[in-house]
Amino acid sequence: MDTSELKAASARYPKPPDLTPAYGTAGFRALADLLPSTVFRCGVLMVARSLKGGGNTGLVVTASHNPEADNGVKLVDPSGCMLEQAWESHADRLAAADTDEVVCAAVQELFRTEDIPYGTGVVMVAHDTRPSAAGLAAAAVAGVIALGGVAIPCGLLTTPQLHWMVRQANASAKHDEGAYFGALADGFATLVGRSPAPVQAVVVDCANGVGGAKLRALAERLGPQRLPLDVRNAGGAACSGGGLNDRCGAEHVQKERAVPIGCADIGVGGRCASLDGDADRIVFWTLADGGGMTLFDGDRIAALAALLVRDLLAALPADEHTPTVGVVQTAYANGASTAYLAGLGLAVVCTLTGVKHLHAAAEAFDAGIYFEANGHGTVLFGQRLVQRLHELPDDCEAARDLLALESMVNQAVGDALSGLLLVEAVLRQRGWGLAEWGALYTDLPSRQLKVRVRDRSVVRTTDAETRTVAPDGLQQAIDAAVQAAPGGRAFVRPSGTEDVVRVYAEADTQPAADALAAEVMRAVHDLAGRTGARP
Ligand SMILES: CC(=O)N[C@H]1[C@@H](OP(=O)(O)O)O[C@H](CO)[C@@H](O)[C@@H]1O
Ligand SMILES: [Mg+2]
Repeated sequence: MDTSELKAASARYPKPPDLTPAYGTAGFRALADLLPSTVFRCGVLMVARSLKGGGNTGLVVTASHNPEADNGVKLVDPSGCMLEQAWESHADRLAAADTDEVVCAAVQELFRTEDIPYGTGVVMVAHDTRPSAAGLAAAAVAGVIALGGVAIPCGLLTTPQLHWMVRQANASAKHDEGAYFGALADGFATLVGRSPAPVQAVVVDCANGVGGAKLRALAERLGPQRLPLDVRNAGGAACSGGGLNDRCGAEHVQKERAVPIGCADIGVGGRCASLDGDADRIVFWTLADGGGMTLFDGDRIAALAALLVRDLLAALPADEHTPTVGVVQTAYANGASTAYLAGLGLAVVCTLTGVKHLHAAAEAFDAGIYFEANGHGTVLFGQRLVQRLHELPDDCEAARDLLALESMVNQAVGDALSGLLLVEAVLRQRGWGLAEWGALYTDLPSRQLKVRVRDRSVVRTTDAETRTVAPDGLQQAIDAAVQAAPGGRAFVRPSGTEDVVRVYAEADTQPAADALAAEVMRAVHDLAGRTGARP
């Protein structure tokens, strides 16, 4: 393999000497200024992945919910899903190479160990709205070209749009943006076909990110009669003064339980939703009587999806194979949601944090519903079920609705825009408002906190991240704190997207959940390498 071109191109994207990037929960993330070498090398990697997988791959420059000064890269496999986990170590090795020679050696080693055929790989490259995004996307394209690949510049897209486009392209299906909006809008139109028109617009806070412009385009496609949307924090000149993810967006609303900026005029009971910075997450919220916010998180979206799928499958004509339905969550799922879903008679599975884990677990079912509590998720339909639905007669309404759902709900990855339509379709079909949705179950009071430590990797976990095995004494301290809290549950894990250790606590009352989270946070601070004053 002649690597002279690669070496010369790599020299134009030198790695900062102290940087050792790590592929985290959803790809690489760091301060944008540090990232050109990482993104260039990801471009190289995705050519190799394209050659290995025999189809287009994808690369989107985004740091999702992180602050505007950060950036990152998410990588898309030929299936349209996230990069196969076995390749994360290849990504790490390439990103960490200290010299251009080591970059070339790592690429040669990759081709050898993975037995990759030579040829022209194709990588679809997109980016979000960060000021650093276009420059980093150019670095990715340079990486693709350096390995003799073809880069298809896709411009400004949400992360799920790019995943969808890669999946469609490799199925030789229409994969332009118009086809994407058409799939979502047409699926929604079918699902709400006979349901009465909405009485209330949905206010959508778009985190001042890429979701703003894309949601406006979707809203136009849907038409205000079908779904009136009031798009806020859409970024650009008309935004409310905040930057990307700054006091707005799904992460802010879910973690801080605080009303986003630009939404101060919302009255009690208004139906609101918030997207995150790359529009792969959505949570709903409303203002409660007497102040405070009521959050409708990913767990609640999963509950609506589960009801819809369960009822539609039950309405299909009997078949010798009864379709399996499962719901996949993480340890962050509220305990009350897990109990509710199990009570519906559905299989409920708990995986590690990160959509790559949930997606893989959901694929084990004919209909697999997965949502992280933060609102990242989708509903997957297995091939066998989809084929059967196509074979059923046209007048089978349940089959028609399930196929509409399969088209509307992104099959490649969690997607805030399809999540919005999913919730609205189920509420509309059932004639429900937020009150009925909220009444499905009562959340256990919970609290999430972050602790900064010197090196978050000293915290190691087991049992789907619900227990720690290091540092010494931490789990015992958590156990003691949990025992003292009525109805207590708590766990900690190092974040894979931010330089923090995350703390989660649940208890019978909000003060008890807050106290438990604070107690566990102090234990992390004391035992996992303190920085700063004791919290
Ligand atoms: C508690 C939490 O919300 N964690 C998020 C967050 O990962 P961390 O590894 O916890 O930073 O970002 C991921 C990517 O968006 C998302 O998949 C995950 O659920
Ligand atoms: Mg995101």
